Amino acid sequence: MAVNTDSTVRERILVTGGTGQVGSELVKALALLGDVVAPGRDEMDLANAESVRAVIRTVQPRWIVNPAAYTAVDKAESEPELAFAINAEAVRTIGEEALRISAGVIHFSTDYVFDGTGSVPYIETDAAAPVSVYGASKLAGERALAQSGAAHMIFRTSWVYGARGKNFLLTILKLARERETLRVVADQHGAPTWSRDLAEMTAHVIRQCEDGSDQNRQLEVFADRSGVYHAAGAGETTWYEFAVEALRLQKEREPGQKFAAIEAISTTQYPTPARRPANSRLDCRKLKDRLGWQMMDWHESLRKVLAEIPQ
Ligand SMILES: NC(=O)C1=CN([C@@H]2O[C@H](COP(=O)(O)OP(=O)(O)OC[C@H]3O[C@@H](n4cnc5c(N)ncnc54)[C@H](OP(=O)(O)O)[C@@H]3O)[C@@H](O)[C@H]2O)C=CC1
Ligand SMILES: Cc1cn([C@H]2C[C@H](O)[C@@H](COP(=O)(O)OP(=O)(O)O[C@H]3O[C@@H](C)C(=O)[C@@H](O)[C@H]3O)O2)c(=O)[nH]c1=O
Ligand SMILES: [Mg+2]
Repeated sequence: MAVNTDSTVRERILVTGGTGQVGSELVKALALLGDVVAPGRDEMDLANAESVRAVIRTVQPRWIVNPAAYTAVDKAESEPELAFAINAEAVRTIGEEALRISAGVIHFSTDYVFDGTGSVPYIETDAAAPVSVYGASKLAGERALAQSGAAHMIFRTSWVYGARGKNFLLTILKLARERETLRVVADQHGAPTWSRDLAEMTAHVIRQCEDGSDQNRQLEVFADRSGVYHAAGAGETTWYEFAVEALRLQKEREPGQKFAAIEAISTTQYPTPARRPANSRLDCRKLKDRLGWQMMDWHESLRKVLAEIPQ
């Protein structure tokens, strides 16, 4: 195989889960930085370690960005093996393969690694203690990646949403047109995070490592910054307040439309198979201080996201 030694050659960036909320934004945001390769589930099944290995060996990327995950929080309670295969074992394989080829890994994790006790935002070194299968599988993925020895960054985020995909905002907007009342939990505290903000943050981080460095130095810079970072929307709210604010703004956009009234309820009044943390707040100061990225306030992202949703 001919090896191109031209230093201006565009590096390959492997993005998993390109059909997902964060993945689809990453495919767009990272296209400016390199040749994005985004295999679908049919080409790279994360539940199958061999297919993950094979794709990485073929693509030989400089960066592996892994937003793919098993994200069905309630369903994971009855499918723990599959959740762990995708959220933990695949991440281990990605780490092992990245180490072999000196690729940097950017991975995403969740507020659900915490048990949600306390009422102050969690910092990266706080003890993780997941209360759901999903949270446990994501924590196992974090640990497997750290143990792999690959240069990596893990961005723990929360309550991801955007104008497309499956998320709380789109669910509420839909249900609010169909029903008279909606009941929404008001005792889980956290911050909605825009999928695009995460993608732009990722592009910023890669660009920062690439700026002015040759290829070997890039990975060194990245490796020096290896570790866990909290990356959630700025500010805080509850699911209830988020729903109320979303509908308030949507009413301004659609004055004639009737929307459901929203009733605040407690978590105990909304039984689900998986437990969810009451405190999902993530302190994002490390991201700002070490990587120079300030996440967007959720009020601002909400306005921008609503403006992108076709009426
Ligand atoms: N959504 C949220 O609220 C939050 C998400 N996170 C984390 O952020 C990251 C991005 O989440 P988000 O974008 O919302 O996730 P989505 O659920 O929107 O997307 C998940 C992606 O993973 C892919 N995927 C799932 N299983 C497999 C598999 N076996 N093989 C290949 N691909 C697979 C899906 O592909 P397909 O389209 O084929 O199903 C899809 O592209 C994840 O790591 C998640 O854990 C963290 C906090 C909050
Ligand atoms: C639709 C609906 C949800 N809820 C509650 C359930 C839950 O506590 C909360 C949010 O609902 P969701 O189904 O979006 O919750 P969930 O799927 O748990 O969202 C989580 O997804 C994973 C992937 C993460 O990593 C987390 O950060 C978080 O975003 O709102 C209501 O109270 N009323 C409603 O009508
Ligand atoms: Mg969900």
